[in-house]
Amino acid sequence: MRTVRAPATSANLGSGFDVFGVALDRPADVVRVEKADETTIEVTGVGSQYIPEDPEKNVVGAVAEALDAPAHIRIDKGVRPSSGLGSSAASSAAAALALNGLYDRGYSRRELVPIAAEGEAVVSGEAHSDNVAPALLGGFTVARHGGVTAVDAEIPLVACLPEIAVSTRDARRVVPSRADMDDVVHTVGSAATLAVGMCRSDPELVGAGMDERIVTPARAELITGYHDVRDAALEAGATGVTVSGAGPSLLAVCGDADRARVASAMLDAFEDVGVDARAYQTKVGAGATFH
Ligand SMILES: Nc1ncnc2c1ncn2[C@@H]1O[C@H](COP(=O)(O)OP(=O)(O)OP(=O)(O)O)[C@@H](O)[C@H]1O
Ligand SMILES: N[C@@H](CCO)C(=O)O
Repeated sequence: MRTVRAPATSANLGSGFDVFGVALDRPADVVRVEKADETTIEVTGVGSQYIPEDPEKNVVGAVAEALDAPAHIRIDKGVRPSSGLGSSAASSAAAALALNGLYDRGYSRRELVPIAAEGEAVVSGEAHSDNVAPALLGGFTVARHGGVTAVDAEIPLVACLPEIAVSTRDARRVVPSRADMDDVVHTVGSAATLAVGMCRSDPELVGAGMDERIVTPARAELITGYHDVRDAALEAGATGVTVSGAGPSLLAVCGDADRARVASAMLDAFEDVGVDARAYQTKVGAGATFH
């Protein structure tokens, strides 16, 4: 038997669509695996009523198949599905690491990234690895077709999750297929600023580097109160705010001293537009760990 905890993650960070990701210190999924003749899945925890236990439909079924590692898999969800906090990726990454250990497959964490991404293909139609990479490796990650680069960073964050569901599949449909060169140049500048900020653990640079004008405005329309909540967080001291993953969560970057104030400003702003929400006061954290 093997048990692995894998963290929530936030992808894109505004300017790094389908490339950048960070592991969050909390919340997390816990996945336990035992050898079996065929794969069966049991799901408990946050939002488990919305998650299929059929191995053809649950992300961990695809991971078990990719590793040729049939198992009884128990998932205790800490990351709500359709949250923009890498819920499916947390399960995929935890299952990949646990099954790799259970069956002695010998893959490194980096080699497990494309295997865990097979789970993402089940829910969004594409095996994008910007959530599974930080869930496995921790820190700030840059996921490209050629591989993943990861760096540790000390950055305080607030992830604010409203009681709205946005599926990754739907949020990918609103992404424009073309962009103006001016906006592309702006995005490159932001992405470079953000990456330097992560390397320096500098919340000012990271926040400034989240600004993006191509994907984020289209997705903001799917989130009731987005602009009010963003403005409130900035006023409370956040250095940058953007859509987390495919939404509906918002991710704010700030200094340590401002984190509690930013979290409560975001909750109040959601409440003002009639949306219940919860805020995780968190930071860039570690990747999946064995228990
Ligand atoms: N083990 C799992 N954990 C979570 N969701 C799962 C799992 N297996 C299948 N799903 C399905 O995946 C969908 C949620 O995945 P989705 O990618 O939309 O959300 P997310 O992982 O929170 O978002 P994001 O990738 O934007 O951070 C739901 O329809 C859910 O039923
Ligand atoms: N990069 C992905 C993350 C969500 O899984 C997206 O924004 O659609």
